[in-house]
Amino acid sequence: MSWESNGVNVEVDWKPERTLVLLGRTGNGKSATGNSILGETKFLSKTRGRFITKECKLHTSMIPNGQRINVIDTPGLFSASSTPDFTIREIVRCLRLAKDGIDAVILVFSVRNRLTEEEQLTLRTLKILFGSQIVDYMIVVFTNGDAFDDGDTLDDYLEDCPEFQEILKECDDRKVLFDNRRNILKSKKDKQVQDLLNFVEQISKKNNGKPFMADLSLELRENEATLEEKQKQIQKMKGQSKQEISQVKKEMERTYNEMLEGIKEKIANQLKESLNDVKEQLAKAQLAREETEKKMTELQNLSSDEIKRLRDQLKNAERETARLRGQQRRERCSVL
Ligand SMILES: Nc1nc2c(ncn2[C@@H]2O[C@H](COP(=O)(O)OP(=O)(O)OP(=O)(O)O)[C@@H](O)[C@H]2O)c(=O)[nH]1
Repeated sequence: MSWESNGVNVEVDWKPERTLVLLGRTGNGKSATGNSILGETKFLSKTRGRFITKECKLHTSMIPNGQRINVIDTPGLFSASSTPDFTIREIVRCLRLAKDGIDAVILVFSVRNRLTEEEQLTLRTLKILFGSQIVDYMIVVFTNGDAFDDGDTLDDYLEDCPEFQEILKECDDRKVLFDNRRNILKSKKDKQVQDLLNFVEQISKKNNGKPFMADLSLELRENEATLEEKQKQIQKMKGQSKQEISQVKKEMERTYNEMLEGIKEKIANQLKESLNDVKEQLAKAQLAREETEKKMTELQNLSSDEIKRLRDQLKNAERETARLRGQQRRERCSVL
């Protein structure tokens, strides 16, 4: 953006408002990452049970370049301990908070925690729930960057953790390491946030400036717009009795609740589908593990049989050598 001021052309690197959603397992550092992005402590971020994030929340900050950043923090949505009702409620809440769409979905992992099988399948779940296009908007954040020994890099860490390969490949290798401690150098704080925001801009360019909008979001948005319109009409209603107005309000609420139930049902069905898919994948992984273990045992048995065979061969050879030596000795004696 540029404008004239006192005859001077002023250029400002203006960037539009962005909405980011943080997803990940409880304790991976979503709230802390949200605070790092916003540059201030807005989300509660503590290890203790009662501070665990229980519902989706949105906070906004104006970052130094004047850009408005909205961050939506979510509770651990796809863990085995979350009930479907809880997950559905929170997905609806999140979609309502991100009413103009999502500019980036940030998958948060911690370098201190091992990637669980469930986490490995998060992408599949998200694709089933929101469509495969969601991967075009994903960035992976690894928290607890301070856990690395001096000189170790994120690439060194990832070389030892091949289980992240698939996720990173799908996200076009968009990854950033975060150190969310408050007392770190400002230059380090700024750089990690800037690296993340650069990816957000890259994503926007790649998607022609269009934020991610799940079909469910569109449905929700359309219905909320109708609701707002109806509310305005009710406010303008004149000449009708209180009873009539209350009747119209009730009717409107009923229609809206029906719509919400419809959306929840759709999410429930997709969630069921993704749960079945996750179960199937986990069962396949278990089967593959069992087969590998069986093969390893077979190999071990095979090699111990092989060792026994070689030992027997060796013993036979030793016996044969002793027999030949004896024979030679006897022959020498008979010659003498
Ligand atoms: N040393 C260090 N600690 C971190 C970092 N990021 C997060 N933590 C700590 O990890 C703990 C969990 O972080 P949260 O931000 O609450 O994690 P969360 O994913 O939001 O967890 P829920 O709220 O339960 O969903 C907190 O004690 C944070 O202070 C980091 O980069 N370095």
